[in-house]
Amino acid sequence: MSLLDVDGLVKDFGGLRALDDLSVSVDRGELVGVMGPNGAGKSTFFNCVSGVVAPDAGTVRFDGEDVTGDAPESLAKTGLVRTFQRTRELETMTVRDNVRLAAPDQRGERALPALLRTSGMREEEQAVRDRADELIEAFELDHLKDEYSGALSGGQRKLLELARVLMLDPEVLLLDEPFAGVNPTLTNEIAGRIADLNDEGMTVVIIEHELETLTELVDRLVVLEQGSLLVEGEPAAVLADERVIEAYLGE
Ligand SMILES: Nc1ncnc2c1ncn2[C@@H]1O[C@H](COP(=O)(O)OP(=O)(O)OP(=O)(O)O)[C@@H](O)[C@H]1O
Repeated sequence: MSLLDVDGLVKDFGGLRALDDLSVSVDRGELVGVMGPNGAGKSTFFNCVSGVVAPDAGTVRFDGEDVTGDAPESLAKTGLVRTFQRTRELETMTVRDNVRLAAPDQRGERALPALLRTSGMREEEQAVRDRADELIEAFELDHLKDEYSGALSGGQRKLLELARVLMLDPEVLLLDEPFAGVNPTLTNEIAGRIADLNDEGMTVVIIEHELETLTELVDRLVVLEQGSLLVEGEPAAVLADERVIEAYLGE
């Protein structure tokens, strides 16, 4: 059984069908790339899978459970986590606080005055701080940890976004254009981090326009066109496929 199973998704925006009977499955441990011309439905696919918009028809199954239309926060708690094309950190907060704040806070305990917190709560808070520091170091953001996030470059923001979503301990990570606006050096670094996460067992699905990096990174490519699956398979074969070449030429 696939870890993520999307079946017959349909999404209409007014008279426009953004997803048209789209079915895609992702196995546990896979690293999958999603490509397709502008407007093919890639973001809408992520939005429907991650609960940002509800599909008009079709189902999303995660680890065997029907999670169609579940809210993003509830999906994140079960291990399905996504990033957005535009990163969502708070610009007037430091890098370190942004990473710490991304941790799930199920009991709302941070609202309690320090004196009322139990030792268990304080231990949890320490664990969050330790994990945040670990991720900041792993993503080589250590020298920037006290900077306001608004001062970071596009690539550094993408690294910060990755560190933030990893605080949620995802089982499946959906990455929306992780290399957009990122210089070649940081692109390689981010690609390396994604490969490491996948080597450690995380299932990763990436939407990306930067096809050179994408095809080197992934095990399988899924190509969308006009809201439907056009072709999927091993990267080199997909890129050589006449239907894919035609879809991109017609863009
Ligand atoms: N909220 C919305 N309201 C109206 N139309 C929308 C909305 N979101 C997406 N669309 C339309 O649905 C179609 C698919 O859009 P989507 O953003 O999913 O494509 P995409 O493959 O991600 O494109 P791009 O590569 O340009 O980001 C497009 O025609 C788009 O204009």
